[in-house]
Order: sequence, then structure tokens, then C-alpha cells
Amino acid sequence: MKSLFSIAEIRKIEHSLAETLPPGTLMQRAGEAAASAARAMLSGRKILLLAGPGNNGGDALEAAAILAGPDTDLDAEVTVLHRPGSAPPSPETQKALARARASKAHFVDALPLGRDWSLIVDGLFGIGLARPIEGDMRALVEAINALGRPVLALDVPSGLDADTGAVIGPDGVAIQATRTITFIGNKPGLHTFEGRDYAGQVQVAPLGIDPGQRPPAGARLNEPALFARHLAPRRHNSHKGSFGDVAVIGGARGMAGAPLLSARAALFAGAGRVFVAAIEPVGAVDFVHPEIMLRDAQDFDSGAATLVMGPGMGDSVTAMRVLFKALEGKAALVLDADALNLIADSPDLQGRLAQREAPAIVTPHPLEAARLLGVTSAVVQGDRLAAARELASRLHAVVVLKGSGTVIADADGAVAINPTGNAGLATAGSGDVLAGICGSLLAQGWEPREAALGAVWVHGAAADRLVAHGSGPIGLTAGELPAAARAVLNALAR
Ligand SMILES: NC(=O)C1=CN([C@@H]2O[C@H](COP(=O)(O)OP(=O)(O)OC[C@H]3O[C@@H](n4cnc5c(N)ncnc54)[C@H](OP(=O)(O)O)[C@@H]3O)[C@@H](O)[C@H]2O)[C@@H](O)CC1
Ligand SMILES: Nc1ncnc2c1ncn2[C@@H]1O[C@H](COP(=O)(O)OP(=O)(O)O)[C@@H](O)[C@H]1O
Ligand SMILES: [K+]
Repeated sequence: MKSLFSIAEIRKIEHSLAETLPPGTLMQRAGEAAASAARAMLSGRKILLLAGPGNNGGDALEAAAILAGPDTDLDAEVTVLHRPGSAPPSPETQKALARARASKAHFVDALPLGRDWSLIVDGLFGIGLARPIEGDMRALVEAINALGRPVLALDVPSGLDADTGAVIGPDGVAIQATRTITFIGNKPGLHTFEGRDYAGQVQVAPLGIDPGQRPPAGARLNEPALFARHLAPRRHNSHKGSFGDVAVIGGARGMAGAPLLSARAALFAGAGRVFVAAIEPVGAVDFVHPEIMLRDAQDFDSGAATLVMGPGMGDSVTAMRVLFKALEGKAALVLDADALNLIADSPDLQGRLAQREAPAIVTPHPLEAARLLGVTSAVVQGDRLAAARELASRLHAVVVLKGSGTVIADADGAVAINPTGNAGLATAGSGDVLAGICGSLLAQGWEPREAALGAVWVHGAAADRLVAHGSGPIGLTAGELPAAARAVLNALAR
């Protein structure tokens, strides 16, 4: 189980362990794990360890004591830049400091210039940082980032909020790590918002704590195990009616492409029949995918189809009317883009959505989520997990809050962060494709939460696959995603 622990949850675990383990045990184990991670990353001889005033600094000092200690076989120059605080360090940090001082590690007070570090270990601040990094420390962080050398962050890149993935501000800075070794359990902030960029590769060091001993975490990473039960191979004796109908409603004037992208994605993700009901119809057939049936939204009878509403839908009276009709009806819904903006403007529509019985998945990007919550997008991004949870509970729907490290939340408060995908997805239309995949999986009978988890995972993996084959991240187009998503889904089903 890929649990993600909040800082409060980690502190609780730490307190309960403190009653059974001899003092300093966890810091020693953290130092050992850090030292072996450093050795695995090292190519060269010069290691610089940054040790801050708290226990994160203690971890770095333990690591230095091991790397430069009497038992080491490492042929390396170990330098420690220690920045004590005004308050005395914890007893375990004091012990670590004494051990590091007694080793062959060389202590410096300022960043030595002109040294070509093979590896920098960041033990400035961990989960105890509660205000922006300022003054000398800020200058140090900026100088380290400017060196562009490999950096191993201990627990969390210094300056990053392990709960939210935001750089702690206002006007804060954070260490740009190549790899992060995080202690006891994985943390949400390493996987969403700015976290993925600052943390680099994330490795968990459980410090000898049996995962079964940890209390359940409030969040987790998305993975195929969460939706695998829907991935059974198709029965031979099946027909198009076995895989559901999807109707994409959108396409105002000048926006005809958006619903077509959703529809193609729905088709490639396996829906039996796919319609586009356009607000402003532009043609009788999609010549690239004539499988898609084109209709006029004004008089379209969607029957039992799953509705994907919003791509390029606009805010016309017709758009409003079809949205209202859909909210009145019993169809499973995916609400995206303009459908969300219309709902954000109308407390009545929000109430109707919250009171519906049928499944609904809403897929806002941060600005759409902000409009729905009546806050700014900076507030949403400042705590993406909280925003997604709040929206799911208000709308009584599964919420997919898009962006780097997409957050999936349901009305029961369960939250997952998606690990697949890359910046190639930052291109027009990729959200339309995601909405289409969500609708397709819903139409095929997936439970809403699993449909959202599956769609987001597959959508991101499709982009990763395209990048692996050289079609991105630069210049990746949304139109390439459906075929790649189909390949990912079939590989999973096999
Ligand atoms: N949890 C566990 O079980 C384990 C935890 N372990 C490790 O402990 C880490 C947590 O340690 P921690 O609580 O001592 O906090 P930490 O991140 O070192 O920073 C706090 C220090 O920074 C200071 N300070 C704060 N803000 C500042 C600022 N802007 N500018 C300047 N100073 C600032 C603050 O001082 P003060 O706020 O009092 O001024 C205090 O001195 C955790 O991430 C992990 O690495 C491991 O040993 C294994 C087991
Ligand atoms: N940097 C990124 N890393 C991972 N996924 C991203 C990134 N940027 C965008 N995405 C994904 O791309 C899609 C963009 O959707 P959206 O913003 O609605 O775009 P559009 O409206 O143009 O289709 C979402 O699924 C989002 O999660
Ligand atoms: K750190």
C-alpha cells in the first residue's frame, strides 16, 4: 500500500515509537539510510553535507559520521557545513554532532568556493520548517541551487512543505534535489504541485518500522491495484452494447475540436458507442473517426449514455439548458471545463449536483476548482489535497483536481495523488482527453472512484509512453494521447 503520511501523522508515529525505542535510534537509522543513499548516488570523491539547526541537521551529521567514520571503506572527502540555531540542538543531534566531529569529516562555516562537489546532501530543514527560509540560509539555498550539482535531500527538500508540495512562503526558496530519501513513510508534498520538481526521485526509508505498525495514512499514491478489478479480459461473447454509450456534450462555435478529442478518447478507452452532441454542429461526420456519431445538442436524446459535459461547451443559453437537463436526469456524469464554470456561477446548479443519486466525476483544473470554491487558484494550489477534499464533500462527487500530481478525492474523504504523467500534458486539449477516458470507463461499468483513478493513471501513463518514444514532452499533442492510452489500458488488462 503506497501510503502518504501528513506531517502530523509522522509526528504521531514518532511519538509512539519514542516510548519503545532507545533515544536516538531513529536518527541513527536515518543517518545510515542517508549514508547508503549517498554512496549509491556518488560518482566522484567530494561530498558536501549541509546540516541545519534541527533534527534534519542531526540526520546529516549522523550520515557524515558514517561516511567519514573509522569503519568506512569510502575513499571520499567529506565536508560538513553546519548551521546551528540559536536554541540548543536536541540531545540526539548533539550526539550526532559529536560523532561527526570525531570522524574524518572536515567542518566549514561557509560554502567553500570553486569546489566541484560530486554530491551535496541537504539536511538543512525537514518537516520542522514552519516559516520561509530567509537571510543567510536563503543565500545558501540559492547558492546550492545555482551550482547545479546532484543533490540528495534528507526527508524533504529544505523549504518544501511536505504536506502540500508548496515552497513555504511568502517569497520562500527550496533546495532543488535530484533525489529525496524520506523517512518512516512517504509524504504527499513530494508528489504534487511544486513537490515533483523539487524532490526529484523519491525513495522511502522506513527506518525499520514495519508498515503494519503504522496507523492508516490519510492519503495514498494512485496505482493500478486500486482499479485492477475492472481490468478483466473481455469475454468472447460480448457486443458493443456490453461496453456502454458515451455522449460528449460541448463544442460551441470555434470549439468543435474539444468534444471530438473527448469522444476519440472515449472510443479508444473502449466504450461501445460514442456520440458528440454539439452546441453548434459543424458537420455530419468526423472523417478521421467516422465511428463517432455527430448530433445536435438541442434535440439530442442521450438515452442511457454516460454524459461527458463541458469540453468547448461555452456559456450560451443552449449550454445552460443542456446542463440543467443533465443534472435533472439520472445519467452518470463527467463534468469538465465550461460545465464547471456554469456550475460555479450558480448555487442552484451546485445544489442540484450535490443532491443527485447517479455517479458524477468532476475534473477541474486549479482555476476551475478555485471558481467552484470561491477562492483564488493560489489558495487551491497552496493545499491541493484540502481543496479536492472540500470540493468532493460539497459537490458529493468524485473530484479530479488536475495539474502536476493530480489529486483524486471522493465524498468520503479518501484522497490519492497520481504519480504518472509529465509536463508534455501541459498542452491544449489534454484535459478533454482525460474527461473522455473518465466517461468511457464509467460507461463500461467502473465505479466512479475507480473510473477516476484509472482514467488519471492511464492518461498520465499514455503521456509517459509517448515521451519514452520521443514524442514529447516538447510538442506532445492531445490528439496523440487516445491511441497511447489504448495501448496502456490493453497492457494493463493483459
Ligand atoms: N519524525 C521522526 O520520527 C524522525 C525525524 N527525523 C528528522 O527530524 C526532522 C524534523 O526535525 P525537527 O523537528 O527538529 O525540524 P527540522 O526540520 O530539522 O527544522 C527545525 C529547526 O529549524 C529551525 N527553523 C525552522 N524554520 C526556520 C527558518 N525559516 N530559518 C531558520 N531556522 C528555522 C527551528 O528552530 P526554531 O523554529 O525554534 O527557530 C529548528 O531548529 C525530520 O524532517 C527528519 O529529518 C529523523 O531523525 C528520523 C525520525
Ligand atoms: N506539468 C504537468 N504534469 C502532469 N500533468 C499535467 C501537467 N500539466 C498538465 N497536466 C495534465 O494535463 C491535463 C490538462 O487539462 P486542462 O488544464 O483541462 O487542459 P485543456 O482544457 O487544455 O484540455 C490535466 O489532466 C492535467 O493534470
Ligand atoms: K532536507
